[in-house]
Amino acid sequence: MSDEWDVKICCIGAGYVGGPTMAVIAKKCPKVRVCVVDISQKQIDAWNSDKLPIYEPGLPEIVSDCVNKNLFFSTDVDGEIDKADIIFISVNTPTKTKGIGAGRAANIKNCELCARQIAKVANSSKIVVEKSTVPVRTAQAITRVLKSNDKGLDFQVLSNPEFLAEGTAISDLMAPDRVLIGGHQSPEGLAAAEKLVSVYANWVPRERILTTNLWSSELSKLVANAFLAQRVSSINSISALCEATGADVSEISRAVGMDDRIGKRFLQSSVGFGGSCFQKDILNLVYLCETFGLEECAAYWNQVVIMNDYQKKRFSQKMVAQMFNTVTGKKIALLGYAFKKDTGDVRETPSMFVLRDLLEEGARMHVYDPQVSREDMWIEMNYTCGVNHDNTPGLDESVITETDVYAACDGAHALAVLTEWDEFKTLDYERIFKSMAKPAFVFDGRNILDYAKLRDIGFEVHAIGKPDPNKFSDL
Ligand SMILES: NC(=O)C1=CN([C@@H]2O[C@H](COP(=O)(O)OP(=O)(O)OC[C@H]3O[C@@H](n4cnc5c(N)ncnc54)[C@H](O)[C@@H]3O)[C@@H](O)[C@H]2O)C=CC1
Ligand SMILES: O=C(O)[C@H]1O[C@H](OP(=O)(O)OP(=O)(O)OC[C@H]2O[C@@H](n3ccc(=O)[nH]c3=O)[C@H](O)[C@@H]2O)[C@H](O)[C@@H](O)[C@@H]1O
Repeated sequence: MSDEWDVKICCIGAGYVGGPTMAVIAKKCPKVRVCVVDISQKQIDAWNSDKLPIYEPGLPEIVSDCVNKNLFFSTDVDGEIDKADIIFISVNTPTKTKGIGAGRAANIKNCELCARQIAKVANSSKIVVEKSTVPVRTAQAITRVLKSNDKGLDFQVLSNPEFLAEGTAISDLMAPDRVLIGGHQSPEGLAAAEKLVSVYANWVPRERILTTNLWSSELSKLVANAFLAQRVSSINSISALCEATGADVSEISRAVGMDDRIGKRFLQSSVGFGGSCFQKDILNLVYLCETFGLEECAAYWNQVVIMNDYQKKRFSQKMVAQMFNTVTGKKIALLGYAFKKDTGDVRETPSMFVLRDLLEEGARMHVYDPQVSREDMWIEMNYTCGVNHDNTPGLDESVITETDVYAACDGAHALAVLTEWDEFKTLDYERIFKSMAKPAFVFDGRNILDYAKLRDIGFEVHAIGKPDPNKFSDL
């Protein structure tokens, strides 16, 4: 049976990266057998059901096309490791919460555990691919763990970081800007890299498949995320200056971005960036710089995170200030809880920080998001903010999660748009205005609404980096 396959792939980690990445490999390479394994039975059961564990446009169609043909999801980690020619490690690498480097260094314990498991259960030589985002030189540790097997097996370690963005994962994977593969520059290392190249070459043009040394590949991933996040923090710093001067941040993004050297993408000012990776990866970079005694470099990149924290805080403080310096007892509707549209992921979502701040001010919060469950909201709030609704009296009742956006806004003093879901652009704002307490405030943390129309209806509107007509009469 196994002879019918050109290559057998095992991916350890069935999360936001492992699932979609392997689904697309399976779809594009019918002669490759792909099995995604995980220690979480719940996660694997969900992949094998009609309700996938993650929301990602286009993903269900691909999974249902391939599952149980050349795509499999299993908890048989050992058995699938042993069967595979190529093993991807796609496990989570969160920021350390304790010990040396706590709050900055990435924890690669899951990657090391995978390497130990591979060394223990493999009975033939394998190519082991780091798909997880890791500190530069992690492949050295992985190689040492693998090579310490006493079975005389050869393991070639490659770095193949993933650049997909959530919400657009499928189109990113189908047509990537580039695929990056780093390997040892030995004949065996180059041959292993070529084997992985030949998998991607089933659908990615050769000129977009970049091969480098291992350390360049590992570090490029951190640098790519740091550069992207830096652009968001840069434009967000300018949004504060816009609000003080009457300039409009969208006009600035357009004017600046039309310079080809700068480029127009990632200049959308917002309540701040979220997601599981930007902050984690920059802090990882900061920690690496510090480790090598490069204090100035560390401080430079750390400022991107400081600016992001400032932007989130600035938003909630502005809400309170505009609402007569108190929100105590007031109902406030938060529209959107995911860290961006088209995902249900809430890790490090800016919405959570605004929710936390307004709860501290005594507001009654009503949260609406089309893809986020109440359970996920509390899990992330507990993990990241240390706020636990189970042991904080009154907290559970202070946050209502709504399934109807109009109910969320009914009787509210303010609504705040915190995720740029398309449906928020076309709500019946006349109806919402009528149902709200007056004056009715709108705070747009994503700059997606039609302010002229909202002001005509009667709303008081505040947005990021947008001039306030009550403050500037010369607009
Ligand atoms: N989420 C994203 O959009 C992107 C994430 N990345 C990187 O990819 C890596 C994975 O991220 P996500 O997929 O978001 O994480 P995730 O948390 O969604 O999934 C990781 C999975 O690995 C499993 N796992 C952990 N240790 C394991 C072990 N020893 N054996 C078997 N399974 C194990 C967990 O149960 C979990 O299901 C991280 O390093 C992240 O930085 C890179 C690009 C994009
Ligand atoms: O390593 C990762 O995890 C991934 O991180 C990001 O992808 P992702 O976090 O899924 O989403 P982005 O589209 O980058 O958005 C990140 C955050 O920045 C915010 N953002 C983005 C762009 C922008 O102009 N303004 C802005 O505020 C988004 O709303 C979101 O909160 C990168 O874009 C991916 O290339 C990378 O693979």
